[in-house]
Amino acid sequence: MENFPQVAALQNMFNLILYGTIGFLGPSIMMFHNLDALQDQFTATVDSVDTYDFIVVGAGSAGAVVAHRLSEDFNVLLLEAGGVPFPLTEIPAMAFLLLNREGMDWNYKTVPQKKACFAMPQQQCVWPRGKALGGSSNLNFMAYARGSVYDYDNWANYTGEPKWRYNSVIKYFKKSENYLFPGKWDDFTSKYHGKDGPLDISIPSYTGMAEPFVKAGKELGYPTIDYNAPFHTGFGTFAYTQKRGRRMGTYQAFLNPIRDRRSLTVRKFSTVNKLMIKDDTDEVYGVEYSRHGQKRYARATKEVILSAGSLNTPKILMLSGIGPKDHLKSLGIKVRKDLPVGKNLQDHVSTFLGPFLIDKPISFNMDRDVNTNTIADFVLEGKGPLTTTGVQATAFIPSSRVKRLGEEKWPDIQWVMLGTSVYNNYGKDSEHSFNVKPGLLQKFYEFGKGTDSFQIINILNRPLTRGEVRLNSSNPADPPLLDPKYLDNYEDVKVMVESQKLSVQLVENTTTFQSMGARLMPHSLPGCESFKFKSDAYYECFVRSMSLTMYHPVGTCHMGRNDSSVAVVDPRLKVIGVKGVRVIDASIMPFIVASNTNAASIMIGEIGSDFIKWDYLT
Ligand SMILES: Cc1cc2nc3c(=O)[nH]c(=O)nc-3n(C[C@H](O)[C@H](O)[C@H](O)COP(=O)(O)OP(=O)(O)OC[C@H]3O[C@@H](n4cnc5c(N)ncnc54)[C@H](O)[C@@H]3O)c2cc1C
Repeated sequence: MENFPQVAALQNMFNLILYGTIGFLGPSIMMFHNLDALQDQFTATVDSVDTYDFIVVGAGSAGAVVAHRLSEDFNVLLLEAGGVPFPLTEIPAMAFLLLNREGMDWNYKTVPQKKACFAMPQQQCVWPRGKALGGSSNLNFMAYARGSVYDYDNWANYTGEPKWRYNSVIKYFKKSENYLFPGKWDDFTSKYHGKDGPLDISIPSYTGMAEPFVKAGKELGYPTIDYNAPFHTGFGTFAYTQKRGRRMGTYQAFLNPIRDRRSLTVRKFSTVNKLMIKDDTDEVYGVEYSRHGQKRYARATKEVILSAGSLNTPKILMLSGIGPKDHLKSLGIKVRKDLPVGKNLQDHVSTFLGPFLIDKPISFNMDRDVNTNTIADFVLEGKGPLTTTGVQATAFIPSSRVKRLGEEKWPDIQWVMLGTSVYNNYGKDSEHSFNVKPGLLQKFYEFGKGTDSFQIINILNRPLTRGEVRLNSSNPADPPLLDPKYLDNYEDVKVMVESQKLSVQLVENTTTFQSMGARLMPHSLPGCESFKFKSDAYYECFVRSMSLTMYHPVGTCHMGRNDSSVAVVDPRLKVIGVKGVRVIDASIMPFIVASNTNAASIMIGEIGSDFIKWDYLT
């Protein structure tokens, strides 16, 4: 259609308003947060007898599920440090711009990394974590992926608990899901996908660069897969936690629909400091928490469930005297139980490799594709490019390391097609979202402006490196010390170098991508100019500089056998040697799943709730 001058003027004005809003994103989030907190402060009531069957700490991906399921049968108090999620989190295309913002994020940074994060000030990588009802499911990129069959069978072998086998956990994945499957709902589909759960899963109406990505994979001999059914290797379009184009986090799926349930009390802006533990029996009987500057206490007649996520659950345990004894003693904390809390930290380190420039206007470009038409599509129909967070398809590829080990059916490399172009402000926005040294990415991405492009996120899915979470001090207000020790194990570096080389081959050696003139932008990342472009040394420099978290820290309260001396919780998620407390969140994973971690965290919420119901109802 011809673009009439009035329409062009209207669009320019509209873009001005849009960028104005984005420019004021930080203050808008804070304003929303402060109003929510103020309203909460004035309407907050505390029951005279503040006693419940269960107290759940943290309303994130797992905690929201636990509160939902337990309040079907018990009286439950849910304590969440944050408030209601900021409304713009519901627009998928905003996800990247909402990273690293106060008022909805814990705004954590790692400690300086010795072998990674070179592009970040003081070599500290930023670690966003959601702080609101729904937790990190408000900030995530909405990709719904369960992982490999071998992930769960491995957990079962490690813990000796058959309930963690894939064939058992599948029931719990399905329990949450309302899978809006695009194709025919046949026997295969119903074997692996649920349709009666509260969480809508669907493929967005706009999939951008997914199709050529999956097609190029086929050219290299990889199958096209439904990666949420059992698979070995392959390429597939991403399914999202999404309802009619909008984000569906665990707040929207598990909490908002039951806000009138009388057996569930939800307290926002309530930050748990520590557990209350009986002196004589070491039994947990409640929590101490802070709400609007006041210290409060709540009691649980049955159990306290910690669902504060992989960084704050270990923090609460350690502040309560449950953790490595020497560390606790060094901070003057009375030791209740010596356990390896905070150890075994694992994360998926990644690189956003690219931009790959293309000669066709087919990838999502903020400057071009956010306009009155696409906003109307989104608002009125839940369709169009605003329904994408940018991550559009994925691939699971074995490295030569796992092939050598005979584990090629349990891939250790994941690729994600990030089908977004370098728009005008992309360098600056990326520096903010990833906490990169000022100017570095603005200089790098300058070369990619004006051309359509995409990136391939390279993810180290089965890292060998292990890090740890420690306390900074005995003051609950202090953030924890987060040390992933990224790329400490050189095997991890080798896999990442191989992954990046393979992903460039996928683009430059397949006719699908060749037909659109796709090529890696021929400019080196600032800081890596001394290495030959596209050499192994260059890719090593790239990953050690732009070592980006895939936002998947797990494992800090990992489960093991009942008699384990290295685990924190037993296979039914009870803290070993302490009565009255369980951990139900991503921190219990003994080994990180070889995929994104949100689906697994929700499933942990489901199975953990069932463990509790078996104990108290049967
Ligand atoms: C930016 C980002 C992008 C991601 N993208 C994806 C993706 O596309 N796909 C995917 O599968 N996974 C993704 N993830 C990861 C996924 O969202 C997490 O693995 C998952 O949400 C973890 O769930 P959780 O319940 O363990 O913790 P969380 O969801 O983080 O929940 C913890 C909750 O506890 C609260 N809390 C913490 N401390 C306290 C305290 N002391 N007192 C009271 N409350 C407390 C927090 O505020 C939070 O609400 C992403 C994560 C982020 C941050």
